[in-house]
Amino acid sequence: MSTYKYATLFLARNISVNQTRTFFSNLKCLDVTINRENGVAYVLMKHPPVNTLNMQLISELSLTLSNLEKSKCQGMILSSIFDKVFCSGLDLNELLKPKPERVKGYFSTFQELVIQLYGSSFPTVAAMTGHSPAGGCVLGMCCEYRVMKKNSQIGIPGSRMGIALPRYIVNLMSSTIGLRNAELMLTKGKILNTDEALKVGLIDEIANDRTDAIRKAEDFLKEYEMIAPLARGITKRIIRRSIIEDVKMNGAADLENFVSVIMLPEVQEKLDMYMYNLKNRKRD
Ligand SMILES: CCCCC/C=C\C/C=C\C/C=C/C(=O)SCCNC(=O)CCNC(=O)[C@H](O)C(C)(C)COP(=O)(O)OP(=O)(O)OC[C@H]1O[C@@H](n2cnc3c(N)ncnc32)[C@H](O)[C@@H]1OP(=O)(O)O
Repeated sequence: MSTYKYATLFLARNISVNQTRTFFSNLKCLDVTINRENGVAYVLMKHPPVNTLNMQLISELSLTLSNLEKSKCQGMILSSIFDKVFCSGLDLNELLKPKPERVKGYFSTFQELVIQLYGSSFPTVAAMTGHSPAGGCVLGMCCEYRVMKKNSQIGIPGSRMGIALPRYIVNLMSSTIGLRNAELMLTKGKILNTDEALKVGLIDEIANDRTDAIRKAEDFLKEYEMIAPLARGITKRIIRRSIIEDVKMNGAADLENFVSVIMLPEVQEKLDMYMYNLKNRKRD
């Protein structure tokens, strides 16, 4: 990120650049900085144009989470440097006309990232600076708290594409918004606007802009400053154990099933059409 962008991000929140340190300098798709005073890590996705989760971004997120665990960070804000998009989800090019082994490897890496983020010991907040479709929504749901910029959209359109969702995604959605709402939302492949997402509990707060989103994320983390990290972490793991155990038990079979659905000619046809429409739609 340019010095100018750092300055606007941090000065807007009264944090000087000197109070932060760059955690990794060799990442291509992420900026990771830690506030020295409170130990909060800012993990900003910066994979242009819309933070599509290609292998590189997924791998860098995974590496960063491992390192943050080791560094005993006090909390993490996952966000994006882009004002319109938090994360556009998985790379559709990986789903189109894929080789089975390649797509299996890709989804398996994503599944591991999901479990790593969901099971992290430190508190996590998603400061969603804009749209968060599918994989973007999943990243958000893995965090403990979600702030989303107004006028954004969030949801998982799998059903509309003829794709049965992996179990862990259904479970994540159910644990976030409850079984009834998850059933209605996922079976219809519904995409929600910010107000609808707040109403159903898919997000916790609405922000005016990215600075406000980061500030609200920081406020959430501040509430943990007086809570013992070990007790907090253990409690979180207990609450999250059943989904993690379920992936350990059923993740491999789930993946096989998912890949065979993705390979179906009728699903490929829909994905092809979806990609065509995405590339040729009128931009707002
Ligand atoms: C549709 C399949 C859903 C399947 C869900 C099924 C199973 C669940 C299993 C796992 C969970 C996750 C799955 C996924 O994440 S699949 C990916 C789903 N993501 C999307 O459908 C998002 C599509 N993108 C958008 O809606 C828009 O791009 C945006 C994010 C709202 C941003 O709009 P904006 O106008 O700002 O940008 P552009 O649309 O012009 O995009 C710029 C550029 O990027 C390309 N692009 C966008 N998203 C993706 C993507 N996910 N994969 C690959 N490429 C993407 C877009 O085509 C443009 O390219 P161009 O060459 O035209 O510049």
